[in-house]
Amino acid sequence: MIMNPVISTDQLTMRFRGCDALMGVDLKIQPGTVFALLGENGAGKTTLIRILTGFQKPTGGSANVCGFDPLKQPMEVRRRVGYVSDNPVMYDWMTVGQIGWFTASFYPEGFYDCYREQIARYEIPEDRKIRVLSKGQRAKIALSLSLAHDPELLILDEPTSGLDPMVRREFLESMIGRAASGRTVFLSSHQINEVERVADTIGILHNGKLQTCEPLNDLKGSMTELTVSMDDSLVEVPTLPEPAQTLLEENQGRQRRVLVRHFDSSMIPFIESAEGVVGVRERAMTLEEIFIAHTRKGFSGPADPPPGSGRSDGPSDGSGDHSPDDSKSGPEVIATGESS
Ligand SMILES: Nc1ncnc2c1ncn2[C@@H]1O[C@H](COP(=O)(O)OP(=O)(O)OP(=O)(O)O)[C@@H](O)[C@H]1O
Repeated sequence: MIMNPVISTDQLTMRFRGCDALMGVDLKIQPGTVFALLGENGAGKTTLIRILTGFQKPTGGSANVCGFDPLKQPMEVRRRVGYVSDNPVMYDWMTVGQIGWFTASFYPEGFYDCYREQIARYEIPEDRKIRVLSKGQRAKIALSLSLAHDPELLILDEPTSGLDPMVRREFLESMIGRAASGRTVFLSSHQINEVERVADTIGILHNGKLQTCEPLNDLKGSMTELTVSMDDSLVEVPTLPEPAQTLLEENQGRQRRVLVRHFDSSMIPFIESAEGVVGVRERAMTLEEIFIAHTRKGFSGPADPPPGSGRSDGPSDGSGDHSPDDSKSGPEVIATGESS
């Protein structure tokens, strides 16, 4: 059954003075998924979330959240979405109970009871003032407020920062339960290992461009790291036959680290037959390694551009087009020959 995406964006662009925070982001998130948006500091994650929740007007493109335009119908969106920002602002002078009671007035019946259940689980006294709460307790209050109306879509910007390990684990596991019941969870996070345990779909944002957005298993299953040993550092690794796509090559002395998408072990004899190649080792990549690779200078971008996408700066153009200030340090990077 084909379902309408809970979130879809079309060429979403956000240009601040002197900064392109988002550049043509095309995103589709299906209901019942835990989607994790990964990106370095300043990649554009919070900007994207602010647009999706109607707090920021994009300079280009469009977004649809739960069937509504967040810009034109922000209240419809907020009714269906639970949102916790990376820096939740709350009325400090209220008590834990009062803030729940106050927020409940914006939502249908049942909100306050759900909220109280949640904070009781977190063992936070209702008469405690918000301003005296610890960072983690504030995070728990913000989460409880965002969950109390059982939203269709939960958007969390760095949800686990400030939570202790037990609560983090319990909370993330509860996200899997939400997705299983048909709700959708959108997490923005730096905690790649944590995300890997719960997310079923991964988006990687780099310098405002969506480098990839696909199921975690497909992403991990399609990426291979090859270590090619050569008798001379100038030896060329032969162009691999389709469907393999070389995404990044890095020189490490007489070894070449090659990241390949859709590699097949049957291609190893082909590489080994090239002049100067001494041996080839292949291994699967962790999500963290895949993430780092997607943010490296020289990475040639998503392998499978969407049909009809002819943009040179789009999220899936495969061009490896990086801004001039993209100058991450690292080993020497060699052009892959895959970029158009
Ligand atoms: N109001 C603004 N005016 C100017 N530039 C902005 C504004 N908001 C964000 N930016 C810039 O947009 C870029 C993306 O910022 P954003 O906060 O979306 O990044 P992020 O991925 O959430 O980063 P982090 O992981 O550090 O929170 C940054 O370069 C930031 O400086």
